[in-house]
Amino acid sequence: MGSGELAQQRVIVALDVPDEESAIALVDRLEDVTFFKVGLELFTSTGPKILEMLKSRQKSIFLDLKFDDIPNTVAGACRSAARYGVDLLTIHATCGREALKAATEAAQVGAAQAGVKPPKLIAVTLLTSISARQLAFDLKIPLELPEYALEMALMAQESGLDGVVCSPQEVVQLRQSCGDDFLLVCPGIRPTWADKADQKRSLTPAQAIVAGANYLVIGRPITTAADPELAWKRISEDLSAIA
Ligand SMILES: O=C(O)c1cc(=O)[nH]c(=O)n1[C@@H]1O[C@H](COP(=O)(O)O)[C@@H](O)[C@H]1O
Repeated sequence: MGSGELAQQRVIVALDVPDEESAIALVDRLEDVTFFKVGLELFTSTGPKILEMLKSRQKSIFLDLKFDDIPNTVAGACRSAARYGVDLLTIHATCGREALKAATEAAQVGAAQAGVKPPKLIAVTLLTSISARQLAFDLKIPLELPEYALEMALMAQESGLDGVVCSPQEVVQLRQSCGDDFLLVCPGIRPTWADKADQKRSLTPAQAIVAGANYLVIGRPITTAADPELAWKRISEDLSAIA
């Protein structure tokens, strides 16, 4: 595989910026990046026009709005979001089984109504900013963290979702339990030279790919770097070394 190919196929750059102008500036600088994530900050600021900007540049889109509500409401949100024709869409597993099933069906309906390809619907198992200690002491979950993440992933799979968002540290276990066709999308990715900031359960890009992640979501190590193109290049080279 040529230099940079693995990164182009498997790395999603998180556009966590405050406005359209900053997003366009980054997308245009990072011309080798093929897949971008639009999350709560940018979508709340710009609305759907940011998706049109990315489509006009032939980019793949992960719309990360992390829906978390009652079944009727998440179903409506997924129906609406699926009409945008995005590639990936998120919901929190903690919505519960009934909401996850309703969301899955609604995403299909929304996409069919709009005549677009349905998004892959993926559930957040446990945010990568939560440590084992916080899970126990703040969230009062009486399970070991890997077990909790696995339970969330299995519920998502049984509810018909295409995959989950999980920490790279849980990928080996989830891959083993959920099989090869279940998408494992991993944020919390940190090259050795990058600041961990609020991420608690991280691995390097190469470690996450070797563990079996389908996609890596990387934001600040690239987007807040003094030279984002150089940061992307370093990550691409690290990944080429394992290809
Ligand atoms: O759903 C997500 O994408 C997500 C889930 C999760 O558990 N942890 C997590 O960091 N994310 C997102 O992944 C991105 C990580 O960004 P950086 O920490 O800057 O690399 C952010 O946009 C988060 O919103």
